Amino acid sequence: MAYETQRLEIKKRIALIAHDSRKSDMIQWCTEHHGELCQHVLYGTGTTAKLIVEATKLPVQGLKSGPLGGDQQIGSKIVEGDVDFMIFFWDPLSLHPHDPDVKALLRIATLYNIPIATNISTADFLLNSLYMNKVYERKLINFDSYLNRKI
Ligand SMILES: O=C(CO)COP(=O)(O)O
Repeated sequence: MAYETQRLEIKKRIALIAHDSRKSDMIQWCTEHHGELCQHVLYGTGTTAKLIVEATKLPVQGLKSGPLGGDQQIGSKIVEGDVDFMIFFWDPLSLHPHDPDVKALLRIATLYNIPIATNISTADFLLNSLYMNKVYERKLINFDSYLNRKI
């Protein structure tokens, strides 16, 4: 596979998403890391964003609610190169009507080499990474070489 790179600036663009049973974890995590998070650009699915804004006053730009297409909107932002990190506290104990969207988001984030935290400890490690406050060259699949592959 051929690769190219995408330059991530110091100010990162972070997507914040949590299923209902994980929203309290997300709010607590955002509260604890308010000082770091406020230095970055924040997006979130509708309900997650609304609850974070209410609880922390962090400027989270809310998209549609997950089951109404919010996961797909985050996926679209990833494809457009507008998301650098994803914190997605998904619920491993419940079924969701939009499970195909959840899978699609996790798939597209993996494909685009997006660092993904699905639990508090990984989110802590990401936020404390040396790369967080530096410019970072992220490897990306070279899509021209993909389009020109032999079929
Ligand atoms: O369902 C979600 C992620 O799959 C989250 O959506 P909300 O933030 O709107 O609850």
